[in-house]
Amino acid sequence: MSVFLEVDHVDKVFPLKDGGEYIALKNIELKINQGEFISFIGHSGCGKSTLLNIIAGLDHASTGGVILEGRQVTEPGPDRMMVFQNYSLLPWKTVRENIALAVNKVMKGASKAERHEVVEHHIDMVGLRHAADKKPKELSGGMKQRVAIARALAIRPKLLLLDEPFGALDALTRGNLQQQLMNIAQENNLTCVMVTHDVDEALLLSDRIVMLTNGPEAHIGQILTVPIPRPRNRLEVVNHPSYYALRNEMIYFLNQQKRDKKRKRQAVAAVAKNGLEKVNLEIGFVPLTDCAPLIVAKEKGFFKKHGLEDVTLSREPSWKAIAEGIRSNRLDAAQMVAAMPLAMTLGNSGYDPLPIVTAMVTSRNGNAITLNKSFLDKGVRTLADFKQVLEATQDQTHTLGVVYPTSMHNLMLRYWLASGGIDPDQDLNLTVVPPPQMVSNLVAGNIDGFCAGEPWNSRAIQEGAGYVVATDLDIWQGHPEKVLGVREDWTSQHPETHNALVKAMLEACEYCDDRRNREEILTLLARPQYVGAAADFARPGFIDAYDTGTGEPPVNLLRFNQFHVDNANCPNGVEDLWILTQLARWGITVFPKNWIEVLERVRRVDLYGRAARELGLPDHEGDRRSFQLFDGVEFNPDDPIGYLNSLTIHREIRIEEVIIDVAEPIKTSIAA
Ligand SMILES: Nc1ncnc2c1ncn2[C@@H]1O[C@H](COP(=O)(O)OP(=O)(O)OP(=O)(O)O)[C@@H](O)[C@H]1O
Repeated sequence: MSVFLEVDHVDKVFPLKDGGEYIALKNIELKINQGEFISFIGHSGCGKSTLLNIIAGLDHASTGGVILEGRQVTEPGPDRMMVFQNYSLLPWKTVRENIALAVNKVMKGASKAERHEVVEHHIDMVGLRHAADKKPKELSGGMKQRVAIARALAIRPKLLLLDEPFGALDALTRGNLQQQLMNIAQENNLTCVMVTHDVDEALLLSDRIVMLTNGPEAHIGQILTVPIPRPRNRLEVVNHPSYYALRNEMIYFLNQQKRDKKRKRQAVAAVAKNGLEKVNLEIGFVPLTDCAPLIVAKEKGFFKKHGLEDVTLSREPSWKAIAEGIRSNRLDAAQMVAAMPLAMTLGNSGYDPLPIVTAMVTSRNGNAITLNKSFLDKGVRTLADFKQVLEATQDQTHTLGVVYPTSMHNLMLRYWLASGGIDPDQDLNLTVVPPPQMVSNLVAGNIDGFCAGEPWNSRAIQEGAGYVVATDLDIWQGHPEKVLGVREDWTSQHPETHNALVKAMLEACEYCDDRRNREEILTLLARPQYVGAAADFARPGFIDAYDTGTGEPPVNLLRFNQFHVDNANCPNGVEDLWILTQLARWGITVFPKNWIEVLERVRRVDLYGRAARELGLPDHEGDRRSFQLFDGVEFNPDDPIGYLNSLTIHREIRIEEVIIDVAEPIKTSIAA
């Protein structure tokens, strides 16, 4: 599918009367395909209408822009029609005249008869033949909105923009009109972008729902793909298996934004107590089975035991949101994908280096590569089979989802593919999809497979959409998966708090690896504020034997979710050095010439050692051993550059010294 409309890194800044400025939108990036129905949802004042107006050409972006079919939008045009909540009909003209006015203006070259035909066709299209000669004051709200839609459609726009079009209507009229709009959009392959406050309306009408965070600096928090097949019927969509999961996801997002707004209004000052610099912490996590140690630390009282009296766990929609939360100091600490602290410290995705510290690994393994069931029908059971199918279908584009560029899922999937002679950028498309969105994207056919943590692989299997072609135990047994990450300047300002946090997490990890606790932990994960209903899919590998969905008997994978045993929590320099080579291999970061300094700075075994000793746990061990992944290729930590040079499939590798300054001091209060 070709990109029809592109919102390219849009910022919108409004000047204020007092000489200041209000940054309403920040870095909005969105690509829309022809015929797609997109909804914007978010709290009042977050910037939905501003964004729609920029797309319409009624307002301008301060930075970035909008491109429609390859041409930049600079002003309003007949190719984009807007439908507003208040209908904006001329009160002294009839239904027919209101529609004719727009048609006459735009279709100047057409004959009178042609224009008449267009007007009459659209009166019929919205079922208003009986009211064609009535004026707006003689019409109901629903009828007026139908005139507005007919007027917009009559000039054959390429893009229909709708700003809360049904907001003023009663429920019954709204329902009928939604169904009508949906049918018209589908029959005419019309591209629509709609602003709405109504979650059910968004789910009924949309292919994708774009959820905006609160302003200032509102940005896209999450994009939900709605895999409900078309044509849709508004009375039947609720029966689709994903309906309530998606609805819950939207409501959760909106509630989270509401809490965030409240928090921003109150100044959040550090509360020092219990010999700690700060006991009120906001810690970010992404809903996955391996967020268990954080949930356990909170719910089983490990945070409180170590003096952290007021810990809020913030469920984040994506790893991008985690990185932003840490970068902006919104979060004190976070569960991070293992390569994130290194990549943020080196600077990636256009950001300057920001030193991040990790004192402990919170989980190892727990990922799998899931492919669409159709690959199983083609006999794909191994990497070699997958390569064969790719070679036989070179005329098709195959896309696999990864959860974040600096996640182990991306690095391991790339390693696995490249070991089999598949170039992950040239022979395939890799695309970033947040973990909770993987299964709906697989079902919708947007991706052919993905590499992610649980419960998302097992959910794809249990929904009959996919099967596991390899788990990460098949690729690198015992690899670091999630780590505890904080800003380096935060650790310097809160050394005792950080130590308490690491101790609480170490005890929680130990609790998670006592298999007698697993049923209880699953119940905790299933709470809506954590993983939610999706946790019901988490049993395989966590408690039960792992079912790959291939028809083979389930296998016992005792180390699939490893939280503590075998010295799992201690950061390991050789593993992190391998991660640095892979980040450089795929062009995600440079390879730092000063890699020893970078590793010492990020991977703080000294902080791990202090916490472990205080708990009576074994201290860290030396970690200079070389190791191998599944392909038997040796990684020698004494020669990372030689290793990089030996790799056949790679992008351009840059080897540079990276100067890492100390970060700006943290502001401990947030202005109202
Ligand atoms: N001309 C302006 N000058 C200053 N601020 C503005 C201007 N226009 C909009 N804003 C601010 O930009 C933000 C976004 O406004 P916008 O109307 O796009 O929000 P919205 O999400 O559509 O809200 P609602 O759902 O209530 O319609 C708001 O905080 C608003 O106060």
